[in-house]
Amino acid sequence: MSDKLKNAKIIFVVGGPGSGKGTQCEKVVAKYGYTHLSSGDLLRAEVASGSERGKQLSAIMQKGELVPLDTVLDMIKEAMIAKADVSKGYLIDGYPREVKQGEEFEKKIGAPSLLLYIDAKSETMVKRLMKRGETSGRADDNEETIKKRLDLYYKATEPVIAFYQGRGIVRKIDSEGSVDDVFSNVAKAIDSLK
Ligand SMILES: Nc1ccn([C@@H]2O[C@H](COP(=O)(O)OP(=O)(O)OP(=O)(O)O)[C@@H](O)[C@H]2O)c(=O)n1
Ligand SMILES: Nc1nc2c(ncn2[C@@H]2O[C@H](COP(=O)(O)OP(=O)(O)O)[C@@H](O)[C@H]2O)c(=O)[nH]1
Ligand SMILES: [Mg+2]
Repeated sequence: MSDKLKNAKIIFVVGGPGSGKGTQCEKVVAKYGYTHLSSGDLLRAEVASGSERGKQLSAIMQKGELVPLDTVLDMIKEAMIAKADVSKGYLIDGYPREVKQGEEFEKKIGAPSLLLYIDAKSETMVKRLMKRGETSGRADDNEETIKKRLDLYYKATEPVIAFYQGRGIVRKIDSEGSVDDVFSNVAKAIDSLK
């Protein structure tokens, strides 16, 4: 089955909560026709389905903790295979969250050719998330859970960036500016792939 993904172009999009990963991914889809898979969105879809598994996930996400690695990875892989015949490449948004997630992804799917590191200050991320929380309806866009998500990001996810820096595939994108300014740097990073 995973043969279908053997030559897939894979881009990891990593950054703190509220750094702007989802916003930039949408723009990449519009310009490059890549397939955008947000691990958080996949999990929220499972929660919305009302399944037993969704109920367990919901409790973990509300606390800002990480759901079991295999759950997310299986969902991502399934979604990738579903698009394999039409996809020009994949943006894997919000994954890996910890080094182990990256290692398992590579074992089961393949290696990324680029890691886009979307970087914003923690004050900026908190501000954006509080604003998003006014309309997102997300159970985790509240002050208490935002703090936990940020802590976990610095503790578990930043080491992911260091891990891939060692391979020379990290492009750090300053995400403090306007959406369009940030995107012009994202586009440069993607163009450098070809
Ligand atoms: N690989 C992943 C991705 C997400 N989650 C869970 O899903 C929640 C929401 O994920 P996501 O939407 O990616 O959240 P953030 O990056 O925190 O926020 P954003 O949408 O702002 O990127 C996380 O807090 C976590 O509980 C997880 O456990 N493992
Ligand atoms: N000013 C500014 N706001 C942004 C930028 N990118 C995202 N936002 C806002 O920040 C919030 C979080 O963005 P989102 O893409 O959901 O971030 P994610 O959590 O990393 O997926 C959203 O409400 C966006 O409108 C940016 O480059 N500049
Ligand atoms: Mg997002």
